[in-house]
Amino acid sequence: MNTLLNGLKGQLIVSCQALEDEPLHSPFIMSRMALAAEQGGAAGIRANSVADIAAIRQQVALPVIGIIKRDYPDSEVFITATLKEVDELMTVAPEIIALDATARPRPGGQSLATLVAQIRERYPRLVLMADVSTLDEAKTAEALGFDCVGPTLYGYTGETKGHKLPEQDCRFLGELVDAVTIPVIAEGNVETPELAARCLALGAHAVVVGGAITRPRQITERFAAAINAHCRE
Ligand SMILES: CC(=O)N[C@H](C=O)[C@@H](O)[C@H](O)[C@H](O)COP(=O)(O)O
Repeated sequence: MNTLLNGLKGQLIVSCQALEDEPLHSPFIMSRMALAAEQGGAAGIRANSVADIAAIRQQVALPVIGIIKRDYPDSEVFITATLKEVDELMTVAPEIIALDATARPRPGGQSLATLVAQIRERYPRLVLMADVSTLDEAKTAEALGFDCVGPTLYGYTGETKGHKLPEQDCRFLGELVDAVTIPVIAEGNVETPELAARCLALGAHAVVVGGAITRPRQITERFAAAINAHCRE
């Protein structure tokens, strides 16, 4: 197995992301989030945009899973959708780049296979993570030579809408672990430390936790909802 991925085995990766419509949108704030994550025991950071990754690099020495979220008019694919985003990311050289590897049509009608071939030719040593939503997509990603795979988009595509990774004791994660031989990095709605540990027990190689650690608005909403539900009883 790749040395970098080997170093992440059994570890926590913290996703530090805040989009333009979020109150913490700021490379400086994301860099401090990453520092807090490092001090708290994270072994890696997942981050969106060149600006955020550049700022994070100033604060922490942890490996970074880099992505660029960008909307395209002709496609629902938005996580590192084309070679353009990969080229941009490589200006700050994240150790891993994650790409949307769903079966949905890609911008310009490009196939995932063509994109992966282009990336491999230009950046042969780059570690690639496939963000998928189904078992078939995970198997395709493995066949295309991705180094690792995550259920990042489970519940976020038309086909999987309404689902969440934690449902039925993370059944989908277990199936994913059985379906491929490359490392599976659990990601998406891992909302508690217990759930993160459960993902590893189910065979995940590592766990990415985002909102439960780095999105205070989302955390507040969960507390507020629980308190409101209690008041209605
Ligand atoms: C679907 C999508 O756009 N996921 C994004 C992928 O990078 C992020 O917005 C998530 O925060 C990340 O996957 C971690 O997940 P969670 O924040 O649920 O722990």
